Amino acid sequence: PSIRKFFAGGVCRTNVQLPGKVVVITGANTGIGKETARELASRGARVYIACRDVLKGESAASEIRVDTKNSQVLVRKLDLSDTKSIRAFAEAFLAEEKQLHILINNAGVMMCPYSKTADGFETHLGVNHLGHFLLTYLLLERLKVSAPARVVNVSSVVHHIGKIRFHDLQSEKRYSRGFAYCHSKLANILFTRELAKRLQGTGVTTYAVHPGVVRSELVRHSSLLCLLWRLFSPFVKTAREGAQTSLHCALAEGLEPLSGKYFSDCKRTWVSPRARNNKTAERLWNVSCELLGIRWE
Ligand SMILES: NC(=O)C1=CN([C@@H]2O[C@H](COP(=O)(O)OP(=O)(O)OC[C@H]3O[C@@H](n4cnc5c(N)ncnc54)[C@H](OP(=O)(O)O)[C@@H]3O)[C@@H](O)[C@H]2O)C=CC1
Ligand SMILES: CC1=C(/C=C/C(C)=C/C=C/C(C)=C/C=O)C(C)(C)CCC1
Repeated sequence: PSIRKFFAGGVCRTNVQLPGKVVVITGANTGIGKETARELASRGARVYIACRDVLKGESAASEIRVDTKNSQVLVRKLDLSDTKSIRAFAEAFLAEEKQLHILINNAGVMMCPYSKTADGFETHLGVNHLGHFLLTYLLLERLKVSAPARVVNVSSVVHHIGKIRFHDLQSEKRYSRGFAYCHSKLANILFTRELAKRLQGTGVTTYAVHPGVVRSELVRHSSLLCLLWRLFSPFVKTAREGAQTSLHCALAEGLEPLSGKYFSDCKRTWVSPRARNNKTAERLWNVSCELLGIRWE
């Protein structure tokens, strides 16, 4: 049990309750997102599960409603691989809710065979980075009017081996499904860094997270990782354990001075030198705006 406790990692210890607060979590029908949603619902928030498969979302939501006795767990369609779907989600949400206190950009894909999103972006870049970039842009005014508000971006320790390959962002010249994931997770951290800079003084803060190595459906495209996860299961976190750092960044008091930083096991952690490069962060921001056809000053 003590070895298990060691591998379970940090625990979010705040008692903050969330009556009247509104939360959006992407990819919360399963894995880390679902457990994050469960905990936020148990603290009384109205939680929007934003997912691409509404049936899967409804099944998670009904389980969470029963478990937490919170009927305010709602499911909305959001496919991050299609900017039309992201815009439709945001439009409907903005019409429905006057406030948004916590946005958790959690959804992700890993190691998919080469494919492109509806808008022609390489899938890891398109879903993990650009999709969340656009979603945040579309919801930002609502976060600002609800301040203090937070944006949590779920990244990964594998950002350490990621690179932003500006000369081949869509991996058309060279594609490695493992590295494509790492690049997109580095993009999550650079986005968080630049967003924090631009949000100074607004009352909206943002954090990047490594959840740990967690048992979930993320490894679905790699039979090797599926096997490794099973073999080493005592050392792999449960989804509930994996949700702790996202919860810490969404809830812990006094975190505002650390906006833009990266957390693991509920503590601030060092990022790779590439993830600290302000020029890369700014360039990625500008290129992302160009690709998405938005103006975000
Ligand atoms: N598990 C781990 O060890 C680690 C995970 N992470 C990160 O944690 C986050 C959560 O992953 P985890 O819970 O492990 O993985 P899961 O695969 O269990 O969950 C990922 C979620 O993202 C959703 N998703 C995938 N593509 C899209 C899309 N196009 N539009 C909307 N939603 C989508 C999935 O939906 P659906 O169910 O329909 O496929 C699912 O709900 C990810 O960002 C991942 O990169 C980081 C480090 C380690
Ligand atoms: C070496 C090793 C492991 C493998 C770790 C790996 C392969 C981590 C991959 C992390 C990922 C995919 C992060 C996603 O963002 C285990 C199984 C923990 C058990 C202990 C030894």
